[in-house]
Amino acid sequence: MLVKDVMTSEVLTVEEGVAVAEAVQLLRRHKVKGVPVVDAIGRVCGMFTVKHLFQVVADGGKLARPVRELMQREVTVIRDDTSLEETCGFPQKRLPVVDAGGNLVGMLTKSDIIRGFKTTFVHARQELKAVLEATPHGIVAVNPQGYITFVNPAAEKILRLKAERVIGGDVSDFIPNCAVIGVLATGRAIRNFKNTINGTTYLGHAAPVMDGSDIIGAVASFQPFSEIESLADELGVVKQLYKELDAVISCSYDGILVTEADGAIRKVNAATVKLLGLAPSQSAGAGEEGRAHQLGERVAAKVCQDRKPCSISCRINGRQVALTGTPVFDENGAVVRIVTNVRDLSELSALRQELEEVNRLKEMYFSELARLKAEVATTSGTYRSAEMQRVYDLALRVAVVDTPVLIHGESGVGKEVLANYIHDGSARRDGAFIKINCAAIPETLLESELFGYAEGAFSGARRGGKPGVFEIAHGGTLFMDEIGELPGSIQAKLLRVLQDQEFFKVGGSRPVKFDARLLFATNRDLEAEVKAGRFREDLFYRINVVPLFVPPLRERPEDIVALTAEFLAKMNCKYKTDKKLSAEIIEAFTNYPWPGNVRELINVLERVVITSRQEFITLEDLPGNFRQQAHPSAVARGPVLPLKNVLDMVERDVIEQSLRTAKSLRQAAKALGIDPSTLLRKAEKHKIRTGVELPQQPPYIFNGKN
Ligand SMILES: Nc1ncnc2c1ncn2[C@@H]1O[C@H](COP(=O)(O)OP(=O)(O)OP(=O)(O)O)[C@@H](O)[C@H]1O
Repeated sequence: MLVKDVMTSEVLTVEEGVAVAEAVQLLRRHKVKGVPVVDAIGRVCGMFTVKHLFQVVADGGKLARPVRELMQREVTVIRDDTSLEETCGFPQKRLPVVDAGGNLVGMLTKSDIIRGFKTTFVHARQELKAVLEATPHGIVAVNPQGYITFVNPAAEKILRLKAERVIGGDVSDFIPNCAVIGVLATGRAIRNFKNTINGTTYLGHAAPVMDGSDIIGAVASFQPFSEIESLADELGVVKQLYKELDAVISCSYDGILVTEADGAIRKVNAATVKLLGLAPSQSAGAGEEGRAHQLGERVAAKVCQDRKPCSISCRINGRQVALTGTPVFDENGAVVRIVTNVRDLSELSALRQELEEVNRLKEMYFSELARLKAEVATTSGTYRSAEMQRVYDLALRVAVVDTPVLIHGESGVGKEVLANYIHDGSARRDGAFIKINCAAIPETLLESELFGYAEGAFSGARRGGKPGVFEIAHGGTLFMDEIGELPGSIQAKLLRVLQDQEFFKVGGSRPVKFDARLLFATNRDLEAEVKAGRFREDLFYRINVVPLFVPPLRERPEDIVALTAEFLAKMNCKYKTDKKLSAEIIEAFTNYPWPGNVRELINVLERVVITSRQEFITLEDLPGNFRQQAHPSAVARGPVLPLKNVLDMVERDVIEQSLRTAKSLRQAAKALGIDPSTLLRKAEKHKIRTGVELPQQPPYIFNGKN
């Protein structure tokens, strides 16, 4: 409260030139004991009080004298904007009050001050009452003896008693172990104590009420502990979230800029600082001048106007940058924050270019790889079937890893060809490829064939000894064919060699290190051999690191055709002939089960090329049993089937046969005694190709060149 709020604004004054008599009249008329004296321009220049009247009387009652001669010249004035508290220091009973310009605006008397303080006190009391009633905390006040002098409504609830019932009572009767007793004893506040009242735990604070150095009471406040706990929990969660958010923002590769609605910066991450080339000072604090601030303002203005995410793009430090601001609304729908994502488009486009380049290189490598694969495939083996493609793909992949490979497959399928292919595709391609057929060597010689022998190992041994295939294959590949035939004693030795990577020559005493890639092949079911106890299980697992299976020729008819073409060409070249195969032969070849696989196919071809008299090799040129097996009826080929299926198969065979032999579709239909349209329908049902693609006479001729 200020002086101007309590002063008396109507001021009586006398001018310094008026007669004392007139001034006395004024005092009498208004029943006041003194008035300020003002000069010609209205400024306070003195005080005239009844005290000065006594002086006039003592001087002989010269009432005509001007006030100026008698008045008290030292006058204390007070500014109207002085606080009421400050007036307490003035000893005067009344003070003229002036404004900032020094003009007299009122008088302040002791009773004005008392009135002012009374009003202040009443207001403060009312406010305190309202606060105490509104607070959810229980408040209890005690006098120095510990008797309760006040409880607020929240404390009434905690105590479950009305104020009238507790006021005047000993606080310890209502609140056991209440800290206020300690506060009264020491005069020191106690914070964060726990009190259990009516079965509920409260967190309390107690403070003394002091009058100078005297303790005139104490006040305690109580708050349910569970509330504090849940608040602490919530605070913990919020802190954790904040930490996480902070980490996300800091780690973001994109720049992130958080601003107020007016663009003032709240937060920027390191990526933004780097991207915008800001000095660290520009990155911190709200209201910063600088680039980030300007950008923040630009984005903020647009986002606030559109009230939805907006993007702007600009060039900064020679980089093209896109800024996308997203508004954050408060519960009233006002934009309170804008989160702006700052993305370096130049880097993106550089990355895109790099990616395109990598893709281009990838394409180039792929096509080069395909070309090399095709090259290796043609040098290492002929195949067209998807099955063999898979086998060769896998072989190419394992070729580069120096791991043992076990190739399974029937005799003559091309296991050795595949082993060669692996060797050619490996880093050891410049080393030797050594093959040993474990079945072809007598058991007594096998050990020395594999590991060699030392000089004088046995009678008749060569001078200087003899190296075994393990030594000869050093730096290259050792292909152990028919591994399933390896005798048990040698199996044990081989296992040791594989484990130790070294071997002893027969009769030798020094171990010899070996460094060869090992490939194994078998036409036996090695797992069954292990089960039957004929092959060591531990050795099986050692050699079966990567198993490859070469399917039998009868399961890949595409390869039969391709191999036939290739070997016919080779035979023609070898025997200087120009033999051709009829379509029937191809048909017969694809139907034949080829128990001897590719090896048998080569033999049969060579035989017919040599033995056939005509240029066109026909079915008649094939051995009788071959013809028999190669062209069985569809029904005879399989197990007993439902009649409908058998009829279907017969129908299919007959239609195929008629289409193959007839010159035209019409002729075929005539031969079958059905309409051409019926024939077409049936051919379609059996997925038999007809029409222009049908072979004309002479049917498919193979001479290895087409
Ligand atoms: N895909 C192929 N392309 C060309 N010739 C092949 C192919 N597969 C096998 N051959 C030929 O077939 C014959 C038998 O092949 P290979 O010796 O590799 O078979 P294998 O499975 O090792 O037989 P075995 O188990 O009897 O040793 C060889 O003359 C080989 O050149």
